[in-house]
Amino acid sequence: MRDDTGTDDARVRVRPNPRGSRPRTKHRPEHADAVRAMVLGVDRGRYHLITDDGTPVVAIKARELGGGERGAVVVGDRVGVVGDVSGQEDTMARIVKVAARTSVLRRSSEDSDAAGTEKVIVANADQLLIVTSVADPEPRPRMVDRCLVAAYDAGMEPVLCLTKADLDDPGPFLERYAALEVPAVVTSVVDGRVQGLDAVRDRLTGRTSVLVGHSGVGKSTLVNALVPDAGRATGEVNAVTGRGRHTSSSAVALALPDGGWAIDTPGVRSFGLQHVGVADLLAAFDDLAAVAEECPRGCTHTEDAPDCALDEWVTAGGAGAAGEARLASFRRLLASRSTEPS
Ligand SMILES: Nc1nc2c(ncn2[C@@H]2O[C@H](COP(=O)(O)OP(=O)(O)OP(=O)(O)O)[C@@H](O)[C@H]2O)c(=O)[nH]1
Ligand SMILES: [Zn+2]
Repeated sequence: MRDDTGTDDARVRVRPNPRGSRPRTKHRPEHADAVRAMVLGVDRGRYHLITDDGTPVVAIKARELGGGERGAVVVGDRVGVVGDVSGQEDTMARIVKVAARTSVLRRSSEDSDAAGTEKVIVANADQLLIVTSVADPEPRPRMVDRCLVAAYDAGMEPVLCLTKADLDDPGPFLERYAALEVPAVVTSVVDGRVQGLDAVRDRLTGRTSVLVGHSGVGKSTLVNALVPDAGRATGEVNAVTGRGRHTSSSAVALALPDGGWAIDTPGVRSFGLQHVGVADLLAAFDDLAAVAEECPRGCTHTEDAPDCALDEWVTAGGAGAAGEARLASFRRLLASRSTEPS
């Protein structure tokens, strides 16, 4: 169609439309027909989804979503897909929308990536299950502290899962987290069967939980006990990726039998915490945050911070008998942001 110049005079010329002056929506489908789905796994540009009616679909990301971290679509994301959403073999749908996230779990980049960059690994999870063995390998308190900070920063509730309680008493390690009131579940393996599973299931059912843990702590054992066909589910992703499960660092969401999701994170060894500010962590502790309003401007709330209101509050007994331990634990978490993960 020719542009209407409003005149028949052939000498009047229409200048080309300057770039971007057109209303883009006019030329872009509204995607009102997009099907809602959740991202279960991501592998080399292929997104493994499950639609709200339960159909597994493979999709690519529409270019309009943009690239880089800003346009990233991650496990747990709620998305809108168009195109072939039949789920048939060799079909490919297209992700055109990503819903606002309720939580964002980040980690430090891999060694091969640019140092210091943060990546979102999981969206919309509400719980972080920090799996640690009581022994073999020994628990790593600093790593656990860093996981706690990552959870609080992400807006997720942390839960400690102490495995291998058949090897040693989990009590002393759990004592370290008592003042923070971190919920804990304890498991063991006796005669080849995982004990303590019911408490873990109670914690996870109906929620979306990310499981993190160092190699050898028994995370796979736990996942396999919780999700009987987990091996098959992760195997399917493997069949697509051709990569071994243990060398892959991508997260995979597994449906729990009684509802909810367990998101396994093979290869996630550390969380980058450089982006976590004092206020971010403080926000997770209502009582401390309220008291800290009285702190001098710019207070770091560390032990050596002059006139930190948190000290006064504890000394005055405002936090009760456990107040001192709670403040000390909070400060330990604050400090863990800047120590090397180990
Ligand atoms: N004694 C004891 N051994 C356990 C328990 N849970 C797991 N194990 C053993 O610990 C070893 C490591 O378990 P995995 O489940 O493979 O550990 P993982 O955390 O998945 O480690 P990677 O597979 O390396 O990521 C295996 O030999 C398990 O049989 C437990 O509760 N008690
Ligand atoms: Zn302070």
